[in-house]
Amino acid sequence: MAGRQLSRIFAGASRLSVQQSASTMAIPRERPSSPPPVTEESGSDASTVQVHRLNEVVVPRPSGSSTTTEHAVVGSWGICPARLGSTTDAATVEHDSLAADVHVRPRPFDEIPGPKGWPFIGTLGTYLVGNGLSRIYEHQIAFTKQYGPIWKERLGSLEFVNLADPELVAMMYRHDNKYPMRVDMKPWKAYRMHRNESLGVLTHEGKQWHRARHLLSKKILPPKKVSAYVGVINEVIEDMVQRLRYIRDVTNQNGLVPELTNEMYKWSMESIFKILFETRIGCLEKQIPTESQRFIDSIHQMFQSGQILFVTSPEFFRKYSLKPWKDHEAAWDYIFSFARKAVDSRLAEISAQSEGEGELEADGFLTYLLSSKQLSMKEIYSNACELLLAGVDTTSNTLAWVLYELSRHPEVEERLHKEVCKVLGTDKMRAADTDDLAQMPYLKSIIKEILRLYPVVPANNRILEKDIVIGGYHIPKKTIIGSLQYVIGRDPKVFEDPGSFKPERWLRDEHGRVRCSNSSFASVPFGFGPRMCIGRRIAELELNLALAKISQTFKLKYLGEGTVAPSVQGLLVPGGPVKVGFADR
Ligand code: HEM
Repeated sequence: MAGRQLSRIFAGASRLSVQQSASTMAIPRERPSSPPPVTEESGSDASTVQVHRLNEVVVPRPSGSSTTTEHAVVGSWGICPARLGSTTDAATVEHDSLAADVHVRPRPFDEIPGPKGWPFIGTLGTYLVGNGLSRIYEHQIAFTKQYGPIWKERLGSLEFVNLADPELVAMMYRHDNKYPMRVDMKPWKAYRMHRNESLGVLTHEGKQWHRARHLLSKKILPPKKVSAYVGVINEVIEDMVQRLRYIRDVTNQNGLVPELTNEMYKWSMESIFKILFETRIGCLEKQIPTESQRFIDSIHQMFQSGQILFVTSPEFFRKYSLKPWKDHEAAWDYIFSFARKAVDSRLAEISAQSEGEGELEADGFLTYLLSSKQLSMKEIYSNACELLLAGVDTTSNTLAWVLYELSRHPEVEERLHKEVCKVLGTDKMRAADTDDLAQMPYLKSIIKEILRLYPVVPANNRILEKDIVIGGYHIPKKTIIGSLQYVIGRDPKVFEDPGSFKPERWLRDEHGRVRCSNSSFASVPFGFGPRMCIGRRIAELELNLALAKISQTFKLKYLGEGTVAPSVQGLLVPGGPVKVGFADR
């Protein structure tokens, strides 16, 4: 599966565990169910929370790890609340309820508890034993139970402070830099440097990141802009459904579609390619074109070879021309050449159209980038590649998990089907649009529930430019702070009956509130703030439309034996075959 290392991309190191949530963290007030909405202009979340009284923002210490101090001051560490923007209810409630005991000093960084790990490699050694990194969350469960909701570890050459409580995660995001930073993606950067290619929105930092982000997000983040892709997305979904039928019929085994996660991969690749490059690449055809297959293989190879390079030194492997580097470089070469070809051919079309040979379709993403003339061609190639890489495994694995859980929960499937039929009627060929989706709260709650149980990016991270106090501990600037999404999503103190698939927990009550958790940061699968997932709206639209179509078309049946455990392959993916039967409705 391509995407082996996406949690390094997004998450640095995915620290998965079921945490012991500090009871002192729980804020027994109602909050909005999700973080503040994305603003159309900036395309970023209003992640921005005003802290009312400097030096009065206090953070309770984790329970069980303290014998003395209960709170620590945030403002006194020089975080400037003024730049954090507008107030949200959630934030006001939180800070007001925590404001107390502002004179207590935070405990030093060294006192943050955590596993000692092995000499030189730290906890990497622990994770490499047995099931290895793929079951990292089991270790994380143990560590969080042992050390509480904030703990630190050394992973190879990197030191992480891990947060396993929604309110601590909120602290991290709310004190984000103006230009937020995640942990560095060394091999990707090394390739660009040696091939004299540009960085993109995933890899850039600072003002350059902001410039690219601003431009790209205008076209793929505001809901109105995103709804323009409905037609394209539905076209690809229709082909995906046809392909599932074809494979099912050829296989002729109780409706089984073998290698379902791989089929989902082909769907999301085709979909994102069409959205971004305005071109179809044939991933859903009966026979995939050789070039497209090679492109898919190169993405696999790039992630796979990148694994060792991420935790060591790409320069060392490059210097001695070792296999991981050679594979990595060759994979990137093909990815870039494939993307470059797609961009260049679209550019040629645009030139032809603007010279009167046709009408210019200015609506497409690539056309917008090319005609904006704000990025160099190299920047366009690299951004196109990065969006593509980030946009394939994420949606494909999420939809695979959706099919898995739906096939195991016929009552959920039926309720969904009723909702879809109510909105779309009985004409199975009628494709949903954004207005239809707005009337399908249950459908959306299924996606939310899947991302709570199986956050495809199981941990995110930030590197702050200023010292901060979180959980009562002083955390120096430049520390890598990890937020453990998976852990929080499975915590019984945060979600009732957290191991069960219950989409209805996300439905709003008559007051428009979601009551399944007392924190708006309990589930933030797309990250948060100005650097949150730029593809979030696209991903949600793809997933919602795909789910509506699948519900119209198929009745699912689970054909597997037992459950499928998650596996961390960079991203959180199904750890075994997802065996689902597809019967026509
Ligand atoms: C279920 C689907 C997806 C999930 C759960 C997801 C999750 C995430 C997360 C957690 C981050 C890090 C955000 C942060 O640091 O706060 C991220 C970043 C990013 N995602 Fe997604 N993602 C998904 C789909 C997509 C899609 C479809 C695209 C492309 C259209 C995409 C493109 C990106 C890019 C380019 C970034 C880096 C943004 C930046 O650094 O400014 N993602 N994603």
